[in-house]
Amino acid sequence: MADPGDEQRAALIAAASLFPVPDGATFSYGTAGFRADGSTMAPAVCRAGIVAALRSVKLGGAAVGLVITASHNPVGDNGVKIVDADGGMMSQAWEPFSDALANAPTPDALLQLVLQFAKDEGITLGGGHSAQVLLARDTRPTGEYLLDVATKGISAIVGSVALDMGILTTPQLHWMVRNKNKGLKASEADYFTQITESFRHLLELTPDAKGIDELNEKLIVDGANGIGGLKLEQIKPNLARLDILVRNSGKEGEGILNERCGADFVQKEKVLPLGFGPDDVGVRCASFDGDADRLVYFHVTSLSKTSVDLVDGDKILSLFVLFIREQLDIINGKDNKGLLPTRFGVVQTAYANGASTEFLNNLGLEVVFTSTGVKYLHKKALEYDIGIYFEANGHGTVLFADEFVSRLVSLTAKLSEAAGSPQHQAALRLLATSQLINQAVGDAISGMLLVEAVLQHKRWSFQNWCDLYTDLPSKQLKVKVKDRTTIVTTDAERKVCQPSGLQELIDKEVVNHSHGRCFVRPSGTEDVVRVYAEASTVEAADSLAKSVAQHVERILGFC
Ligand SMILES: CC(=O)N[C@H]1[C@@H](OP(=O)(O)O)O[C@H](CO)[C@@H](O)[C@@H]1O
Ligand SMILES: [Mg+2]
Repeated sequence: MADPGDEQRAALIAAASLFPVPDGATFSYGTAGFRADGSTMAPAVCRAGIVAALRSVKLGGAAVGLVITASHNPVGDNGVKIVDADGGMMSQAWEPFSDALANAPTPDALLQLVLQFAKDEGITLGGGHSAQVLLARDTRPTGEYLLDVATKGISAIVGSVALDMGILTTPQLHWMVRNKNKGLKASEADYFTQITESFRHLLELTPDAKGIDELNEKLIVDGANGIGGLKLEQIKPNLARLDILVRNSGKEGEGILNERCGADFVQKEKVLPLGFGPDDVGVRCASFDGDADRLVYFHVTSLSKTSVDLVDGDKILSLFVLFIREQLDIINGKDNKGLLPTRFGVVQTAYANGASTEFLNNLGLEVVFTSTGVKYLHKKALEYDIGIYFEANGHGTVLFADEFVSRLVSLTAKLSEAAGSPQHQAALRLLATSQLINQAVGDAISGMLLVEAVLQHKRWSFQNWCDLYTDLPSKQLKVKVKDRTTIVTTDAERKVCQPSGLQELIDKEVVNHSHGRCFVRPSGTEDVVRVYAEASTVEAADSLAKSVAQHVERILGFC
């Protein structure tokens, strides 16, 4: 192997020595990077910095991102995630190496791993290359320290440059990396300009721009006491026809990050976040998670003090599907044979409520399923001209293929001869949508603006949206077992293949429940097995989940 030189060897040994891996620690680059208690994260973060820099070298010096966040997890946790040069999640092919590096027991073991990997991947080390890593963090107290640790990891690859982009939402960093590598404007100000301008443009294209009543303009946003609320406060003055009030805004003293608030809490518990109450009955409310890559909507119901009418990722997806389909139908006619034939794909996971999948199927759309985790959904959605994906928890986006956008731009130019025609307007709406919705990853702020634009376009109340279909009652449970990895799944995680016999037990429980559906899988972010059950009543969903959880406990060993 080409010798990387003494300076490179020494730099790797020095970085690894600064943050030794404690005995017995096992980091795993799960569904969303490495996550753990923030105070224990330094070794994994430093090593993720090394991986990010190596990735940039491998990609010929293209910008790669590294974000310090633990999303919706408690404030004491933290995590690290690498953003690939296209703005998406790091290539899965690099995950085994990332795991091995994070767990390398000694500085020398780490050095050997890097040298071997560089050789296998054809990466030339030693400084004769360029590498750049854009860094960001959320508002967690351990963030600043861990960002510094990541910088040390990056610097351990000689010749690499670390650029601190500041405190950002996760999707902002993904957007910046993507734009930078495409040679587009990539600053935070550019991000804000793009989303506020395209939102304004979409509103101008609503069929009847007049007469939106006050209630429709009013929106209360639960910022999870994280970064999303702070950023939203910044752009609020530039958002026409929306009267936004941010609660749990992330401002000093308002509350604790993700504690009894935020999209994960609202979606899983189906109760009001802190700071919301009976005075909000009838007002449209939205909730972000701690790093603002998830979005759900809700209504405070008048019947109970705490429960909510929830609009989750599935219903956000359904709203976007209706809007995009409407524009495509205007341009192409129902047979999709018109001016812009379009392959439109919808991607969900097993957690999507069965009622949403049925709704989409009834629209004549084919729904494709992938494993849990944005990296899988995103990859699938990229296969279409317009690919839309959402996790039920509110993470998702709409992807427009570059080649499709080029066709759309040409068509729009052609149609401008008949400016104002329904087809021209529909093409402009699609173009503005592709500008508004984040093309790199799910983004609560831009997703929320698209929801707001579509509701205004359709002149829909929250209730109209809610009534698209009725969610089947569902229940999620977590089971702590000795070793969750003994569960192996197939068919986009909807069936268990190991341990043998477990799937048969699940099947037996399912047939005993009307509209029953149930699956189990090991979590990629927590040391638990997740059980999901759906049935025609709340009681049946609860009982199905409970029975299956008991089987899991018995077979895998409760701990
Ligand atoms: C049921 C559920 O909500 N799972 C979440 C959760 O993954 P698990 O692998 O289930 O722990 O965190 C992921 C990262 O945020 C997210 O992509 C996923 O949807
Ligand atoms: Mg998140």
